[in-house]
Amino acid sequence: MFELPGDTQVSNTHDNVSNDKKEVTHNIVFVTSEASPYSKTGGLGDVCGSLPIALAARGHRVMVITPRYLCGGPSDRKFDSAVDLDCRIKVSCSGGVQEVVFFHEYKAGVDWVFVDHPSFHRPGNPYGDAYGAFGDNQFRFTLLCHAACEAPLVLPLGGHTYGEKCLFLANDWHAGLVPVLLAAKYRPYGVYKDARSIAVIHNLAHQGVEPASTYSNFGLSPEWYGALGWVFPTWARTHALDTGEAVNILKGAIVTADRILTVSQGYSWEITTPEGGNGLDELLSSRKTVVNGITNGIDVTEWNPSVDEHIPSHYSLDDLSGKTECKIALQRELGLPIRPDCPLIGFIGRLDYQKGIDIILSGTPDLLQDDVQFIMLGSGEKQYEDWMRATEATFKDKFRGWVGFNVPISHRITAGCDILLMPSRFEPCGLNQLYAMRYGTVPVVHATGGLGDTVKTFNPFSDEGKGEGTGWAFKPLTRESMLDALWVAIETYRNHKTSWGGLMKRGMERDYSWDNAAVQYEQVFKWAFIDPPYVS
Ligand SMILES: Nc1ncnc2c1ncn2[C@@H]1O[C@H](COP(=O)(O)OP(=O)(O)O[C@H]2O[C@H](CO)[C@@H](O)[C@H](O)[C@H]2O)[C@@H](O)[C@H]1O
Repeated sequence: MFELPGDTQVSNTHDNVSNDKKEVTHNIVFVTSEASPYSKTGGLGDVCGSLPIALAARGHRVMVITPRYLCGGPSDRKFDSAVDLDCRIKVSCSGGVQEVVFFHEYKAGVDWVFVDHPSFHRPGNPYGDAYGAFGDNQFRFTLLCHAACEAPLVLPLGGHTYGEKCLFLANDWHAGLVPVLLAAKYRPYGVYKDARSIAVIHNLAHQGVEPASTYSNFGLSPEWYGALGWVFPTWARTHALDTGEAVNILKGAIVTADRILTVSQGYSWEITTPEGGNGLDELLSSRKTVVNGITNGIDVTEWNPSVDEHIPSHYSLDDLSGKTECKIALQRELGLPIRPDCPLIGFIGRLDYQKGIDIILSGTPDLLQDDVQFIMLGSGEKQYEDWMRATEATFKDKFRGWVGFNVPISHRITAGCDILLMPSRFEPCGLNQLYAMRYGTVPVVHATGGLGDTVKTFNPFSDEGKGEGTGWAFKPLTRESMLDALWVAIETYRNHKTSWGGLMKRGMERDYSWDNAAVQYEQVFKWAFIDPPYVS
């Protein structure tokens, strides 16, 4: 049995599925390139690993369909308990016929279905390796989408297929072909007439764009080119003869899905503006009556400081002494001077433009003039990884840069630090600030997207002098305003202990569970089925 927030329990066998709720329930199919714990490179994996469980606990029948990645390393073991369903299907795409196989595990009330194909078996992460992104990602995720559309029709999970009246949640561009396939490949033949699809945007910066000549790889008839066809503006073209013609999978999802969801309200507005729309703002604005934002929850079982298996001491709001022990253990583990009084700042995330690493890079020398310690965990662009190594060599007593992807260390940093820094340039939702607040670690963030929605700046005077807010959300995104916010936070940590205690307490008390979000998702599902299919 798996325990969920509250007293809900979900079973690992289909037999025990009880559905005593009176509300309408749906057959939901999540299509995703990652789902934790099976695969995770970032927040998409977290969401697709926990939201399905929360929805299943509310009585829905939920399938998650994702690739069976085998990279020849220890992570392959995560798929050990998934069994071969002995169901092979043929997919016509990329000028040939491909055979894919389905594996399945029923766990925590959810059908986890893994699409198996040789292109998912290679060293590296789901998208690339040390040499960069895989050149055949369009092909690999086209296969995923075709397989995902077949799965509800052909897989007798627990004895019954999901059938045609299901609701597809197509997450990010990797799953973006699903709504297009429903409209183009199935509905003309009377299949999936009652199904609906929702395009869930976790990150608009990645759209699955390839040259227009690759359209034939999708296995779609020529008249659907318009759904995916995309023309870059003149300034974005590479040379004078470049016509800018491309195919854009996320665009295909936006113009064919029944509804569009993003992972916070702030971001759902930002994507309709030229600044935040990554070229798709006009299209998204044209569909704004069906665009909604729902703030992500978190897995409150995995991220719980009173039971976390990755941290050396447990703690809670009632007894915070374990947090200091986590700080000391982290300083010891990373070879920093052991100083529980010294403000310890952390950063966790991909080292790329989105996460504002360039701003951190320009502000760090000034920040480290102060009596603080700073720990960064991340991997990504080589120039930033090199910078982290060089900064560690220069500031031996103050800075540690852990280059790599390491979940246990991310938990220990979240628990051991006093402050978590997130100067993201844009952030659809952001999960690390939520984990931080739950662990009594005060976030200092750029006020954008979900960061602006979830972190309220500390105001010491409100609530009759008790103060309000859970951190600092600064803007604009400049080195100066980031440093100013950090300095106020550091000063508060050092000299205003009561205020700091209040900040920690308010953060730790908040409800981060998926329950709230799941109720809002259900509302959107309801709307999706009220309207007829957008493309019938
Ligand atoms: N080096 C490392 N080692 C260990 N763990 C690491 C790590 N680097 C990152 N992580 C983990 O990966 C996850 C990152 O999640 P985020 O939501 O912050 O960003 P991401 O940009 O991946 O997600 C996108 O999708 C999510 C989900 O919707 C949105 O919240 C977000 O805004 C959007 O950009 C966290 O669980 C974090 O701890």
